[in-house]
Amino acid sequence: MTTTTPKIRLEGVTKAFGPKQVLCGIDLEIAAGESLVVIGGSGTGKSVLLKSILGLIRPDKGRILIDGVETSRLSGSDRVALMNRFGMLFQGAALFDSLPVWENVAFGLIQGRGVARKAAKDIAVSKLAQVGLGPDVAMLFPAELSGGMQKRVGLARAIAAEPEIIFFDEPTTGLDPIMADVINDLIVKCRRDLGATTLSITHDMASARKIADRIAMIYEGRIIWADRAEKVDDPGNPYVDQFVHGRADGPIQMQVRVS
Ligand SMILES: Nc1ncnc2c1ncn2[C@@H]1O[C@H](COP(=O)(O)OP(=O)(O)OP(=O)(O)O)[C@@H](O)[C@H]1O
Repeated sequence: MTTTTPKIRLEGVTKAFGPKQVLCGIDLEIAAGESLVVIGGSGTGKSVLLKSILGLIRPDKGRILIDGVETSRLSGSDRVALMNRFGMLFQGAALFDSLPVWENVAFGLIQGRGVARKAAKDIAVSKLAQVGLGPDVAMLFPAELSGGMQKRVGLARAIAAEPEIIFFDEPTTGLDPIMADVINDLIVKCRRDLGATTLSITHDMASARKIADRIAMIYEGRIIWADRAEKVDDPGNPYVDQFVHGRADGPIQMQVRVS
């Protein structure tokens, strides 16, 4: 029997902030080339999970393995080398306002990899083309772009260094449904072109259905369900069923404080 090492594997990852236990033992595997989407309600720990894998948060317990190598305690140049293998599309695109679009896309190439500015600009323009933005956009500043265009620029930046692993943090938040679908299509296309492994977090079910091979749901600090994306509409789990269909009634009780 052959066993394949998962690209990303989390074993019993826990994280608390003071008395608040956010992650209570996360076990998760993402195969090489797979697109996994983690869904879950607000404040359930999706961002903390993502930041833990990125090394921005140090888990209290557990292991995070990339290609079978434990990474959660890396620091210094080892951490930087690991980060260079990642691409990231942040919620809200997180562009530098003072830099033109091309320099935003090329930032990691110039600063992180020492690519010469001229070569980096050429790469940036070609990555912008991949996300449907012409060379004229390269010289604009982020403030001159619509939210959808900013997301495209963020996506171009995420793929600029052709990373093996890409993280998408709420990639469609704040976009109208049509632009959200355009971004979803681009995510699928870019991932296929690169053959990258991707982990996305979202509460947008349309996005999850479109970009996921597999969907996992986080609830009360644990992965309570994970299966192929097409199973999500008939998950056989009342928590997932309630979340996916957006029902107020069900086992998930929202804490609504009225003051
Ligand atoms: N640095 C921190 N210090 C203290 N508490 C934190 C910190 N980061 C996150 N938390 C807490 O951890 C919990 C989970 O937060 P997280 O941002 O991961 O939720 P989320 O599932 O991504 O939510 P949303 O979908 O609303 O973005 C929240 O209660 C939050 O207040």
